[in-house]
Amino acid sequence: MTHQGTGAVPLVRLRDVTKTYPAAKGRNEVHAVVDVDLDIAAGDVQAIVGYSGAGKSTLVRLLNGLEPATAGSIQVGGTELVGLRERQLRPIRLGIGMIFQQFNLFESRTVWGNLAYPLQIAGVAKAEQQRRISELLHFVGLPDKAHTYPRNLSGGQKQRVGIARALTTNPSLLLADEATSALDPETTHEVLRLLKRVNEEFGTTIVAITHEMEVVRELADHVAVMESGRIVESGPVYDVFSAPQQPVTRRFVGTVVDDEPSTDALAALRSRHPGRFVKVELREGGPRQTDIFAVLHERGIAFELVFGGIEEIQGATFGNLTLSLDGPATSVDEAVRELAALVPAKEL
Ligand SMILES: Nc1ncnc2c1ncn2[C@@H]1O[C@H](COP(=O)(O)OP(=O)(O)OP(=O)(O)O)[C@@H](O)[C@H]1O
Repeated sequence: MTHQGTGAVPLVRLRDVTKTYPAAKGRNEVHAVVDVDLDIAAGDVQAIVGYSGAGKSTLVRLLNGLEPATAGSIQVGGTELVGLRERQLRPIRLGIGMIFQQFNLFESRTVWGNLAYPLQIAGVAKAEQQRRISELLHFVGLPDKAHTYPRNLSGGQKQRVGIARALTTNPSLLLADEATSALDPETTHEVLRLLKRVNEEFGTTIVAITHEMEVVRELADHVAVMESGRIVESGPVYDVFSAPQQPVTRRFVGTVVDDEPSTDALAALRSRHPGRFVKVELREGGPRQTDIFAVLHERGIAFELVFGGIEEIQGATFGNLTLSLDGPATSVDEAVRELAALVPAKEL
């Protein structure tokens, strides 16, 4: 199964990628990444979600050549990484930026020193270093922090420095490994906005590893869900959020989008609402709320929204609405049938 991004030539192309760690004493070998196929188009933001141990970080280390794959093909910008020696990987890594959950800044260097480091390694002339660092500090909104040490910065400011440092060498690919997981929601939002600007203004392709669906919703174009080393589901964020297929995907999506009330929630709702409960699904381009309400109105059925609502993702809307319907039994029966002919609908 190939997980296709948008656009013709993918910047990242993974085929049958497998990483197996050899057995430690008294233990089995670990299948950290298993048969992964994934295409990521240039300019795309690809999220990779999964619970702890799913293989996300291993996949990132394979992508920047920090670890060799056991089998398969990993192409970045048309270059095959599998089989390359360390010396051959080095110039490729210059085109790949990386940001981390714990920021990984040099504590003994100022902000300026942190940004200068990759430029020094790359042998960039002093004047060009200064121009680039100043430009990036302005871009991330920290021009006045050049001479500050990391210990005197907030978490959000540290990650801004991390992002600026990752951008110094103009990477075409930015890998973000749980980049906002150590931040509070407000700061997370600011850092995600900054990453979105990086993507939009520089055209940088971003691969964001996360276990937070809020990050996927705010930042990503495409999402791949990993479980036990495999990609079990992937696609455009709207498609995956509006119609999750796998149980693990439904659990992740359920953390940010209401689908239908749980058994307990349903019991509580029934104790407060005497009507019959119907769940209807609305999708972009399909019948709208007004069409649903018109059916109920025509049959003289009183209704109330008791669970769920309308979501907007990537500029498109969808909704999972649970309605309580009050009216004569035959009218409600007919209305439910008519609704089910219009949209996915079921009585709960
Ligand atoms: N260097 C290693 N040696 C042996 N096993 C490893 C190594 N690195 C990772 N693993 C194992 O590979 C599997 C995948 O780990 P990985 O860190 O990629 O998952 P993850 O989805 O990133 O989870 P987390 O968010 O907790 O880091 C786990 O079972 C882990 O214990």
